Amino acid sequence: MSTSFIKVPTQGQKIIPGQSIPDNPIIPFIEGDGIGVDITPVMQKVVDAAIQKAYAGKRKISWMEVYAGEKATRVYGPDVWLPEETINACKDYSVSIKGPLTTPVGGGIRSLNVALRQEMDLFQCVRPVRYFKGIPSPLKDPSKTDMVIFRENTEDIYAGIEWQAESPQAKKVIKFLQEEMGVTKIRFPDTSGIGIKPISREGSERLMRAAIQYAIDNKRKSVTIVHKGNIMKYTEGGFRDWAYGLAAKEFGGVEIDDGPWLKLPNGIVIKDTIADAFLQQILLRPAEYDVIACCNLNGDYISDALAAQVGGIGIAPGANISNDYAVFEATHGTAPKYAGKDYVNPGSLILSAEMMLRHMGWTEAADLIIHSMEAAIGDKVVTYDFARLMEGAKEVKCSAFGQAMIDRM
Ligand SMILES: NC(=O)C1=CN([C@@H]2O[C@H](COP(=O)(O)OP(=O)(O)OC[C@H]3O[C@@H](n4cnc5c(N)ncnc54)[C@H](OP(=O)(O)O)[C@@H]3O)[C@@H](O)[C@H]2O)C=CC1
Ligand SMILES: O=C(O)CCC(=O)C(=O)O
Ligand SMILES: [Mg+2]
Repeated sequence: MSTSFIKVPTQGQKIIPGQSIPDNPIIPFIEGDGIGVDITPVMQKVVDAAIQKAYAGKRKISWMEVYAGEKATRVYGPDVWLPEETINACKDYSVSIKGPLTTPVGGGIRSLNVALRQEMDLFQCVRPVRYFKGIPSPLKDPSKTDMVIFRENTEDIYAGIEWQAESPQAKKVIKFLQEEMGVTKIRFPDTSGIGIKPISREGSERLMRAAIQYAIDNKRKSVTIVHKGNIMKYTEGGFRDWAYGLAAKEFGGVEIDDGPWLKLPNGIVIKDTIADAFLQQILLRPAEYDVIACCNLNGDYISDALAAQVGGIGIAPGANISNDYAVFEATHGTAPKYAGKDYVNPGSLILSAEMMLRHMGWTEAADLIIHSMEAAIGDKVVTYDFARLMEGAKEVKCSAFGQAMIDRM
């Protein structure tokens, strides 16, 4: 029999998909590695204050800690990085939030973040990128950057199907490719590591469906499919073709001029851009881009690049969403050099929680979070990341930034 380390709060109810949200939901949270210990409690304090202010005690979150990453190894034992009961709790309680988790480079464990997304089939990674007035940015007019990234979250080279150079598995795959598939283009077969990039029609279509539906629901102007389909024709090129096909088939898109761009009956334009060109266009002509649909790896790069345009990954929120579950998390990682110093910007995780509140329909509390963040930044009360680029800023610690928000609710 496996041991449970999760303490279920004595008060509160489960959120059940398809049913109305209880006034006292139990929300599982993963503290996270590195700066997780700094930003997660600040996020909780700000969220609790916003809910108290908005609903005067009628609504309240009961937080339930679940474990992953280094903390899980301390609680469950040395090799348990992502306990089954954590995944089960995130499924069972439907809506959860997590701090960042470390993935070592090269060897060691595979990404726990990716594992959680795959295990829960959280196929949409939704990352809104918007500008808050007053934040320092490398752009002349950062307010023109207003995009929502829909990144496919379960496929691609990111799925982690790969073999180490010179391993028996890599040798076997290379032999198969050379002898049975007629591949002659592996430049150094004796010393190549090998990775596999699966991109499917189903995976591409469900991501594009979610992106278009979001554009419709939020009255956005366009959905841009970003891909490298000129080079990776059957994976990223497939993604592009299936995405266009879905827009035509399910949303009534018709070709503009001779295509391939489409227009939906409500005027939303479906277009595509090759990924390298996209990365310069977002700097030079950001106003031309709105909702972005992309594969997993490109979405990872695009997320941090776009975040930089509006002030950096200290203020870049996100959500991982399936048909039944949602796990909210910041775009950034564990920033290990700052861990435990009460130093970094908690804004990304707070804004991820704001997305969570909106997802739950608790819009008044979500609005309070946005307004109090705008007010704190407007007063130039900011963490180091903004303070180092702002004139006349009052630099505060991570927890003090949370308090500055609460003071302005
Ligand atoms: N979803 C997840 O859990 C993710 C996990 N990771 C993991 O995190 C680990 C570290 O990755 P790394 O590449 O260093 O990327 P990080 O995102 O952790 O940090 C990179 C830099 O971004 C800035 N930054 C990050 N978070 C904040 C914040 N809250 N406030 C202000 N600035 C911030 C810092 O910049 P500066 O140095 O200029 O101050 C930091 O050095 C890796 O193991 C990686 O796999 C990475 C991304 C996502
Ligand atoms: O899983 C990781 O460690 C990194 C993930 C990441 O960078 C992301 O999802 O943006
Ligand atoms: Mg990333």
